[in-house]
Amino acid sequence: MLQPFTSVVLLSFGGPEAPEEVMPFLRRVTAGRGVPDERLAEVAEHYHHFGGVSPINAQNRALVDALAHEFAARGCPILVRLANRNSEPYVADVLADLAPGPVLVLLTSPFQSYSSCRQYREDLGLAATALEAAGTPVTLAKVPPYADLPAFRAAVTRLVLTAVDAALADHPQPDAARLALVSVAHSIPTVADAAAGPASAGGHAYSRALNALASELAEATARHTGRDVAPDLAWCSRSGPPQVPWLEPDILDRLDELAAAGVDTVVLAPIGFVSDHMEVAYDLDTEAADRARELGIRLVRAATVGIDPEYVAGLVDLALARAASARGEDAPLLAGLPPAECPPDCCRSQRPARPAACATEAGHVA
Ligand SMILES: CC1=C(CCC(=O)O)c2cc3nc(cc4[nH]c(cc5[nH]c(cc1n2)c(C)c5CCC(=O)O)c(CCC(=O)O)c4C)C(CCC(=O)O)=C3C
Ligand SMILES: [Fe+2]
Repeated sequence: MLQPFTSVVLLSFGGPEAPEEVMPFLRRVTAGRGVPDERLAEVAEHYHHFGGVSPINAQNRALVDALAHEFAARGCPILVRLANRNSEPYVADVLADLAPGPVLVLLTSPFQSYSSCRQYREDLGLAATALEAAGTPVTLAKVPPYADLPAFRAAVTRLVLTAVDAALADHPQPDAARLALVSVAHSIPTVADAAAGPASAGGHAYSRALNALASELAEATARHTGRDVAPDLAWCSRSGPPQVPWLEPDILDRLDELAAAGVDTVVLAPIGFVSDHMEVAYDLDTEAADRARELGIRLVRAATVGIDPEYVAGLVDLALARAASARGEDAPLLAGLPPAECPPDCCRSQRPARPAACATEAGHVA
């Protein structure tokens, strides 16, 4: 059962679903962020390439339905709603509907960093503060970062091995294939990675978790194929001014290097993305696919976890465990994960600190 929670919110980034929504969405995402106009125009083109529609919202609506079904199938039906930071339904409106809660929040990123965790908590904090001021406070809790959730890792691994099988089956001489497995995640500024996770843990929680998963996938692929498969992690979707260092190598540069080293078959594992976003549709399936074609590389992208049943069941287990811990009961599943509430120094950004929800002490909002 999900007691004490009265609803579950899937909190995501949001995206445009019509051409006229593209620029307002991009302005909202980058407000006060110094992203150059040329970069905005370039990113707008990625969206217009797909009729102004990002796949992200439809994917999240499908996940909301899948979660609601799974909760009901476990005998604990509960209201599950989508909320977004940067497009409708906006998080402030959704929380206003669900107040006083308590509301259990599930972020659509399993990884710790400012952009993938704290920024979401800040937007929750802003909404909660406004509701408090209006005399209709809401109580919030969230599930912990879930990169180490066994069901997530198992689902990712299975989808990668499926792609590996497909790539080799497509090779004219599978035994002669020069195969590489490249895991890919969204790049972030190196200073943001240095500040990722609790400061007491030394930072770099983002790149560490992604490197660990990439290594595990390389091992699984080696076992599955009987080949040597090196751990390999590249990054995509870099933005911001060129003089600011971001995590590297970029996936396009990595493909160049692999081609030069004689690799002819690449499986891309989009491990930084839990569903198909514009980054996956454009940066990987369009740009990286074009580059691979130019280089004569056979490229197969593994599916994102999306609404994979094992993954959905894992998220439901995680929510049930979080509810048990909120009731003061044992929740063994949480033992292998970071705390659900973040310390005040978690994922600090260089921007002025904003109060963030789901924090342990100072900075506590709800
Ligand atoms: C780590 C990370 C995730 C993964 C975690 C998560 O899933 O949240 C993520 C997700 C997403 N990022 C997205 C879109 C954008 N991100 C931008 C900009 C940035 N992202 C950053 C990082 C991340 N971003 C950073 C450090 C910036 C620059 C500074 C800033 O502005 O904070 C910009 C501005 C233009 C540009 O500079 O590219 C856009 C349009 C979409 C929606 C896609 C769709 O519509 O399908 C999604 C899911
Ligand atoms: Fe982003």
